[in-house]
Amino acid sequence: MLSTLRLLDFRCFPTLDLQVPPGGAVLTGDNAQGKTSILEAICLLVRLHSPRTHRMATLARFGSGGFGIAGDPWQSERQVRHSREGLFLKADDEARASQSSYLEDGGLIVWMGNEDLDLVRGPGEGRRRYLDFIGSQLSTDYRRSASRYRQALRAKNLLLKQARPRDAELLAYEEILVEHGTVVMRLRAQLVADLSPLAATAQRDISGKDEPLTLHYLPASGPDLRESMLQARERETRLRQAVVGPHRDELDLRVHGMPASQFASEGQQRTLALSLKLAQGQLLTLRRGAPPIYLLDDIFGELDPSRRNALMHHLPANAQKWITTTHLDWLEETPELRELVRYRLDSGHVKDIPI
Ligand SMILES: Nc1ncnc2c1ncn2[C@@H]1O[C@H](COP(=O)(O)OP(=O)(O)OP(=O)(O)O)[C@@H](O)[C@H]1O
Repeated sequence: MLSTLRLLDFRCFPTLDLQVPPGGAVLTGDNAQGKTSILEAICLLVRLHSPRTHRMATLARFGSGGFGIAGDPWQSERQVRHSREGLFLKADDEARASQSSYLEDGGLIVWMGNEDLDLVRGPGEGRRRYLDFIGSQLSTDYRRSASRYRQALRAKNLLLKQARPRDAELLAYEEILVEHGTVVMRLRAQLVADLSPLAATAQRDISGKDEPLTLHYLPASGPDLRESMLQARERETRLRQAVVGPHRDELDLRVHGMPASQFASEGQQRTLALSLKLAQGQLLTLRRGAPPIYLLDDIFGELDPSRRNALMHHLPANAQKWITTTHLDWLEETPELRELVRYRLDSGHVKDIPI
């Protein structure tokens, strides 16, 4: 958890200095006042990841040359600075040379937002990102192999775009893809097996019905990735892109044995999206023995009271929660959150609201 957060030239904030109690805070205000940007800054500080962009440069306040975020997640003083010279990372007064070394002892995050519905309805890429975000928080091997796989895939796809890709070069990249893709496949299979019962329990509790949810990992290759690549060589050359491997894996979601994207009702799909994120939080807590920080972006106002209460019941009481909302009326009906500190945001300025 975090007790202080400081921003410099981050999104709409020239500067910001927030003190937050262990329970967390509710951030309220009209649209476009900077609420989500604060959650985004926390996600970057803890995991070097923004759910909204892959390009760090877009996070710097317009007209500034870079941004800074500082805070103390889990009592470790951390700093993330980005400028034209690149990314500068520090933990406990020590510079960290790489993202990997910064993340090694980094904290844990669950991000929940309205866009989570895309996990159920959207393309497979969102479900792969969901698995990667959890896997990368739990395992250095996952993080390293997913990153090396991505780099080698980009290089192989560039080669395949050429008129006559050289076999030796293709084979060299495929060696890397096989080595790291096999690690990612093994860890994803384990991850899905661990998440499945947790998500099923959350689905049952939030819906209040017997709504059996199952998660299955569907790899986009046979068990032997090298063999699958060999078999796909002619097709890949024709299509000029890599078509087998973890970048095409699927996470199959079923309710009552039927594909959720096609057969589940909108309400069931919304519950399922919540269940996936709650399962993530539970798994992180189980594996690390301490709960993650929950960043809840504008979801409470949209939930009916029974789903809201079921969601609250599932969030660990001792976890820090950062909640954004445009209106506070629902808060009075949610006893667990009534005591949280409240801040009102107005064009990048923050005011305390008495409870
Ligand atoms: N790099 C940037 N520099 C300056 N301002 C930015 C930058 N990126 C985004 N903004 C602006 O920051 C403001 C706050 O955005 P943010 O998404 O945090 O608002 P919000 O309060 O969460 O809104 P909503 O309730 O609509 O989700 C917006 O006006 C946005 O246009």
